[in-house]
Amino acid sequence: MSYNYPTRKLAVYLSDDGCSELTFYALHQASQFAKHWIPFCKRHNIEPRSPDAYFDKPTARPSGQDLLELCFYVKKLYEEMKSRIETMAEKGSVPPETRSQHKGFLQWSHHNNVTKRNHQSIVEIVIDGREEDAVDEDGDRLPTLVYVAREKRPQFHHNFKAGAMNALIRASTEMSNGAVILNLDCDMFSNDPDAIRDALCFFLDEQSGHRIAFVQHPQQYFNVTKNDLYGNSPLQTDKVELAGMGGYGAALYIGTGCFHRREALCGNKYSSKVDGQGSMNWKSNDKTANELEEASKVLVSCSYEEGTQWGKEIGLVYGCPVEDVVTGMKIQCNGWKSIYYRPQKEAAFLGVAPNTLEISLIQHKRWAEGLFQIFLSSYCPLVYGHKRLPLGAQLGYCTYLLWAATAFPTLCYLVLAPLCLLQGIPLFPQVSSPWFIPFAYVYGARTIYSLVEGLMCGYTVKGWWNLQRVVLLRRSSSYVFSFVDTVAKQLGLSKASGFAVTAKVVTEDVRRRYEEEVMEFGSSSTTFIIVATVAMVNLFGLVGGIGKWWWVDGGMSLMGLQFGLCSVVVGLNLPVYVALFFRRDDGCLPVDVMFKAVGLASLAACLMAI
Ligand SMILES: O=c1ccn([C@@H]2O[C@H](COP(=O)(O)OP(=O)(O)O[C@H]3O[C@H](CO)[C@@H](O)[C@H](O)[C@H]3O)[C@@H](O)[C@H]2O)c(=O)[nH]1
Ligand SMILES: [Mn+2]
Repeated sequence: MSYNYPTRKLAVYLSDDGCSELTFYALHQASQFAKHWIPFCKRHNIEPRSPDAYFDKPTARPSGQDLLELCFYVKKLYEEMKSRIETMAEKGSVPPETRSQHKGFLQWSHHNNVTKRNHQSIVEIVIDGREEDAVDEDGDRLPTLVYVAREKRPQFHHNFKAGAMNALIRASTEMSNGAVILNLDCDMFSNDPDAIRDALCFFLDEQSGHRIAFVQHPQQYFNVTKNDLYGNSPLQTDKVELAGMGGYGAALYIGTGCFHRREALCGNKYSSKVDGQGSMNWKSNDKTANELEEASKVLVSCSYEEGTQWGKEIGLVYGCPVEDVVTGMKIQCNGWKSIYYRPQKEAAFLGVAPNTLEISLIQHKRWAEGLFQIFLSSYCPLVYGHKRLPLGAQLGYCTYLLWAATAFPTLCYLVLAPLCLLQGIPLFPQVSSPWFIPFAYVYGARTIYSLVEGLMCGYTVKGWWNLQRVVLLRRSSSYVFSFVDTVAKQLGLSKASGFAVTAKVVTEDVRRRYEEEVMEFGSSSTTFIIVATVAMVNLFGLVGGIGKWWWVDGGMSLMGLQFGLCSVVVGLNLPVYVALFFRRDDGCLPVDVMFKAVGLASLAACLMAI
């Protein structure tokens, strides 16, 4: 709401898929606080414009006595608001005297019987920017602010985030119909008040602006630690790969931090005849707030989409857990171009990165599954994108869509190599053979290239090493599940899996370990049993292999590459061994995982011996 942008041309829509009156309460509170916060920010160039992020910054103290006092005053207001919201959340419901503050609370009254999965459409204009009294402390106009909870009924599929986005697109078309839509996830904040203006430069460019469908910023996080233990922020992906895709005019749409041209998002094909700038006008609306709310409620109802092209040709595409990537590609195949924009100055948007291994692996399972699903569907870039996307962009898409397919080759290296080492079966040429050279070259060159690239992009050596580990863990667990689930679904053996929401709240203990970069396990899930078993197989392979071959003439040379490979895997897995055998905190691997892993690894070794 406090962007450096004319507020009369700004409308903010909040989608609440949880349909909670507590969220509505928080939004209503925020709309009151905005009257103090927006003028404070704009007058004194306060950044970032998220009050929470700003007051959290230890350096966030403006200079000058007057300003300092004002800052403390605003901070006090903010903290009071925060504590009111927290108290309300603890209570679990909004008391009658508070409900009378806004007519919107009536939506949650008893006779409506609102539950998370079963409720009517709710659209409440919290601030109507056209109203005389919608002004801040300074008397400047406030942007429009709207709460939307689309209708949910058990008999209708809600299509997760894509469904929520499409409902928002329709509601906003009715109300403000802005030509450009910025879409942000609930776990993000805006870090640069000029981001809107910057993005508009692309859309309004006289030469090529008319062809731009969206401007995508990279996903950046405010809670990434120095060595990025879970590889959440892969700098070379952001700085090299995604930028490369952008070079083809085919930047990936990654769901958040993205400015869309409404027209392109609504399924229109690019046509050079249409003057792209003409549609950049704000909708002037003579309907009353009440009329707008009622009209929008119909648009966000369950049955509205029946028999329409929504989710197919219009809006975000349904049926895929990575609705974003497939939607972006579809838009590009409609003739539009997209921009990947990673400003040098600072991240425009910051989000919350997963801070436990499990959350991160679940997120990757969803991604790899959704991406692989696209590859196997009619949207496969090599088919759907044929003649519509440059070949480089098609292949670029495939490197992501095929994440899941890397699972089995990786598992072969991770399991077969150490087991064969233990049995004395050489898999690669021996060190003294000339055939050793190509193998060693590919491995060595790839490793050095990736390290140098990582360092050039700003990784620490440890950060790069951590990324190698996480990639290994993802490929040997998340991606295996993704692969199996996707194939099972294609064969009709299982139902479509949905959108597993990324957990956002963790305990204080877990947060501390995350900040100290200590790997968090703490559960006996199948994922961790696989992770621990793979680690144990490699430990057995390495120790057993050395025990067996050290003494034999030429043994080490015969198995040279396997030894090398096994040592690297053992090295990467050090945190897993520590969590298995040495740690006693809540984040360690539980004893039953240890027994299962040791048991399974021994079993594999015995089977191999037979
Ligand atoms: O039924 C749902 C499920 C999710 N969401 C929203 O979707 C967003 C992303 O969900 P989150 O759980 O934070 O998932 P992430 O793994 O962080 O999401 C990444 O990956 C998704 C695709 O898998 C993209 O849509 C996201 O933009 C991208 O940040 C959040 O704002 C949610 O509120 C809904 O509105 N309704
Ligand atoms: Mn998220």
